[in-house]
Amino acid sequence: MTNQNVVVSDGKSSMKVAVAMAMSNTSLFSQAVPKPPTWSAGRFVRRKAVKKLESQGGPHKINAWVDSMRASSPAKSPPSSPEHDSWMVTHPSAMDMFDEIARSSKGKKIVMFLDYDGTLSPIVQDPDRAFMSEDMRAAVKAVARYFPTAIVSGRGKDKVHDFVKLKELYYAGSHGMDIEGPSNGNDDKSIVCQPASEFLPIINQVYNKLIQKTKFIEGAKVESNKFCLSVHFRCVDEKRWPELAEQVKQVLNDYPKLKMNYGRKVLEIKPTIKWDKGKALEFLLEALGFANSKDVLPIYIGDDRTDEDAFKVLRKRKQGFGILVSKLPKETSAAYTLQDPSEVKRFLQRLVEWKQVSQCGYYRS
Ligand SMILES: O=P(O)(O)OC[C@H]1O[C@H](O[C@H]2O[C@H](CO)[C@@H](O)[C@H](O)[C@H]2O)[C@H](O)[C@@H](O)[C@@H]1O
Repeated sequence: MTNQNVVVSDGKSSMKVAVAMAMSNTSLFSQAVPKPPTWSAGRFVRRKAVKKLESQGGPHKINAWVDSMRASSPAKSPPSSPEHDSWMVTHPSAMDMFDEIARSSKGKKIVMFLDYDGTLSPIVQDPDRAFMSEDMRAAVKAVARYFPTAIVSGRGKDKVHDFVKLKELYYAGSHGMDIEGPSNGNDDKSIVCQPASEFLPIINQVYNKLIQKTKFIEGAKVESNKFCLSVHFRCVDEKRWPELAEQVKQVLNDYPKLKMNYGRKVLEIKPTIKWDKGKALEFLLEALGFANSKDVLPIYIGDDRTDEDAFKVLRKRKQGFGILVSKLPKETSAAYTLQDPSEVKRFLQRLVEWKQVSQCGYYRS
């Protein structure tokens, strides 16, 4: 077991929270970065991958990977179907349920948690161009004026901060493994939590290896999210998904301390620590003084499988609401749904209008 220090401070005082994590002390740092292959080496790597698949009973496993890659990126289907209609009965629109949400917040402090990609910004082909609109930024800014607000993202914290550009928020990057509170203006961050810092060297090694291994697969993109990595296949021809899966699998075989999940046309590689967006939500509630409080109503809005960990925490706490952003029926622990980022924006705007009216009797534009 390894003890990891998480520093929590409120700007005046600071305390150290020891987070015991189930990590063994075996060496994680013994991998050498391979030499960059040449073009012909790339063809060799590809042939070798296919050969390995053919000779070692690999296709079975790789087919399972590719099936999961497909399943995690379902094709668009028309929103109106019997399946969709019955799903909307069990997971109604958060807009339709707005009055219920407002009523539930009576005497409680709303704390807002927002995922980034697919929630505040639309899904686009190039992850570096997933910008949020100015209207959305204004809506988030307005929400943060009334309620503590956190962005909880798979992205690196600094990158998501660069996209959102609001200094008054809490940011939980790397799927919650890198948390920072709003700056008090003196370059002194009020909350810091980095439970996976020990993994940084191997994450960097694996990043370099994946860059080399995937550089001959057109459209593949490896993104460093500091404490985790993303291998994007949105722009890779589906015929080459097995090859990409094989390359990633080969690299990960040497790193049992890392795990992989399927996101939206992305393979997400993370340390095997017991930390996720749900833990980040709990950490932030605790840091805000709501650990065992009944006077808090957390609202978490997200579109991804990783957001399910946070929805589950809310269900378990019997507190607040998880809101899934999806047009398609999905298995989810969220209570309510919103269709897409533009509906998320309208929900946030409505929350601000409701708060203004309930506070001063009129809406301030
Ligand atoms: O937790 P999130 O903020 O939702 O981050 C999850 C991943 O989001 C990004 O990838 C996704 O959005 C891209 C831009 O729209 C899109 O091109 C990609 O296909 C999606 O998977 C981000 O780039 C990843 O690193 C995050 O893991």
